Amino acid sequence: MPRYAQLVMGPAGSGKSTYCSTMVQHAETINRSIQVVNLDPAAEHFSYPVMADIRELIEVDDVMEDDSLRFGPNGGLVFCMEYFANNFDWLEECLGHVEDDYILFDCPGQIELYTHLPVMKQLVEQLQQWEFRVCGVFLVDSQFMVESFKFISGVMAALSAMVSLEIPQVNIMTKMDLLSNKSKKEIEKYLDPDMYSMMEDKALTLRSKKFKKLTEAICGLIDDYSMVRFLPFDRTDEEGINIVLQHIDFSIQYGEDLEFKEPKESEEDPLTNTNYDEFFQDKVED
Ligand SMILES: Nc1nc2c(ncn2[C@@H]2O[C@H](COP(=O)(O)OP(=O)(O)OP(=O)(O)O)[C@@H](O)[C@H]2O)c(=O)[nH]1
Ligand SMILES: [Mg+2]
Repeated sequence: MPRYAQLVMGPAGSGKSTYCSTMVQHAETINRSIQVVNLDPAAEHFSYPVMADIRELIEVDDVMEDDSLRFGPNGGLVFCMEYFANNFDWLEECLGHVEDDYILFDCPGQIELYTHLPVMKQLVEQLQQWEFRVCGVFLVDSQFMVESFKFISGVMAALSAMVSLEIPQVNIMTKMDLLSNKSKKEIEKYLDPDMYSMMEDKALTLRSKKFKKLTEAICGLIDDYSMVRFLPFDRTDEEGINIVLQHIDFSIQYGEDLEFKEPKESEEDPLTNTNYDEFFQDKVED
């Protein structure tokens, strides 16, 4: 039986830890169990109960204070994550082997972890070996996305994580509750973006020809592959949170096995079908 994981990623301050605690609370209200692992070695506060905390393995402050290493905060974080990648047995011990577990991994905010360092990819591969179905959840702060150019840079960050991790990914715009009504309207068009029309809107305002060409090329690429779209996330809206959770569950087929166990309504008289073992076996293998 598989286990399920969400890798909660995104730039610093995009709302990853808040997303995790919101999901834990939401799970309680719908009678489900979701647990969280903190993977940020520099985390100071989060308001969810942790199943495991990377700071028990290694902490950024200790690395920075070490005279032989002398790292700053970012180099220190990379060091910690590489140390973590060499010590996955620590994580294995913390996670145990409980079937059907559903775990959120609250990741650090340094974007280079998802774009060109191998650590997160190694983590994904390790989780898959432990029979986790992993979904990437990439968060971007909606406040930075009310203009096309900022939006494109958010899209590119999400896309590079998606391409480098090679797992299903759900992209989310966080902090929707902070937007004014005008900004909410503005942002609606970005949720299911038709990149070409957006490009036309803004084309006249661009001064540099080269910049315009580059923007056109990027928009064209993203539109052609229709790979990036965003779901809104407002932590005060239970219904919206549920929709986000459903999208993620669907991408990792959570609940599929539960549904498969339901007896099907057969047109045949059930009493004539005496080989019940074969009947249920077929359903599981479908
Ligand atoms: N109003 C509102 N505030 C939010 C929301 N999500 C996050 N915040 C606030 O944004 C700030 C950063 O949120 P965090 O959840 O710590 O962000 P993070 O991505 O975990 O940050 P790092 O771990 O430092 O990268 C906090 O002050 C949160 O209270 C939201 O949906 N609505
Ligand atoms: Mg955090």
